[in-house]
Amino acid sequence: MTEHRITRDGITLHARTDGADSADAPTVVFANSLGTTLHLWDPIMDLLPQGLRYVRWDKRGHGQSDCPDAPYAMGQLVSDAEAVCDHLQVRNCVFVGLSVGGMIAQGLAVKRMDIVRAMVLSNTAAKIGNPKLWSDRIAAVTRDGMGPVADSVMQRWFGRDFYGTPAMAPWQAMLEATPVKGYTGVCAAISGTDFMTPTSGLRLPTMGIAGSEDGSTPPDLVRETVDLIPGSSFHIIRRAGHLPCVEQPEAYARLLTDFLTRTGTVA
Ligand SMILES: O=C(O)CC1=CCC(=O)O1
Repeated sequence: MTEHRITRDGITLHARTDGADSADAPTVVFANSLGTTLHLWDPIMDLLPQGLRYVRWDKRGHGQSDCPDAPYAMGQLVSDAEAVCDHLQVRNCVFVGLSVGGMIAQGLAVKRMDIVRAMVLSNTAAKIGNPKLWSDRIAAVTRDGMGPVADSVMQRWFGRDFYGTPAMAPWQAMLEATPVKGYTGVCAAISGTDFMTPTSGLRLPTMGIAGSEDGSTPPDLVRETVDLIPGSSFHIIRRAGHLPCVEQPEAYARLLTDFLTRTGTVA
C-alpha cells in the first residue's frame, strides 16, 4: 500500500494505491459515496484479482482530504478525480463509482476517454434525488450536525439483515465523522447534477450494480441510467442496500472480477 497527497485547486487530496506498484499495470479506480471514505472498499480489496493496481481517494471534505468551505460543484469533484488519475498516471482504467462516485465516473468518462476505458456504475444514477431533498438535508445537517440524520442514512445504506447489527457501527461512525462542510458541500454538488444527456452519449463497456433494498438509488433508478449506454449489463445484488460492497462483499467482488475479465483487464 502506498499513500499519496495530491494538491490542486488550493487543497490537498489523500489517495492510496494497493496491489501492483506500477503505472504500467492494469488499473482499477474506485470513487466513494457521500459520507464515506476510501475505506468503503476495504471489505472487497482482498477478494479482487492480483496483479492489478487499485487506486482510491478521499473526496474533498471527506476522510484525510482537505475540507474547503461548502458548497462544492460536480465539476470540482470530477476535476479532483482527474487530478488524482493524472498524478498517478492512470490511463485506460476501469473506473468503479458508487453513488456520487458513480456520478463522478460519468462526468470523468465524458471528459477524459483516455482515462476511463470501462466503468462500473454502482448504486448511482445520472440524477439522484431532487433539489428540495438536498436543500432539506443540507439545512438539517448545517443546523444539527451529522448525528441526528445518521439513523435515516443507515436505513438507506443497509438492508434489513445488516441494519441495526453490531457490524453496522463502524459505518455509522464513518458517516458521523464526516465534517459538516464536507457532507453538505457534496450534497450541493449532487443536487446540481443531471448527467442524463451527457451519459446517453457515452459508448464504453459499462456494468450497473444495484442493491435490492437500496433506499437511495433503487434498482429501477440505476437501471434507467445504465440503459442509456448501449451494450451495458445490469445486476441486482440481493439482501443489500446502498452499499453492497459492505453487505455482500463476495457477490460484489465476483461481479467486479467477471467484468474485469470481460473487459480484458485480467486474463
Ligand atoms: O445518503 C444517501 O442518501 C446516500 C447517497 C446519495 C448520494 C450518495 O453518494 O450517497
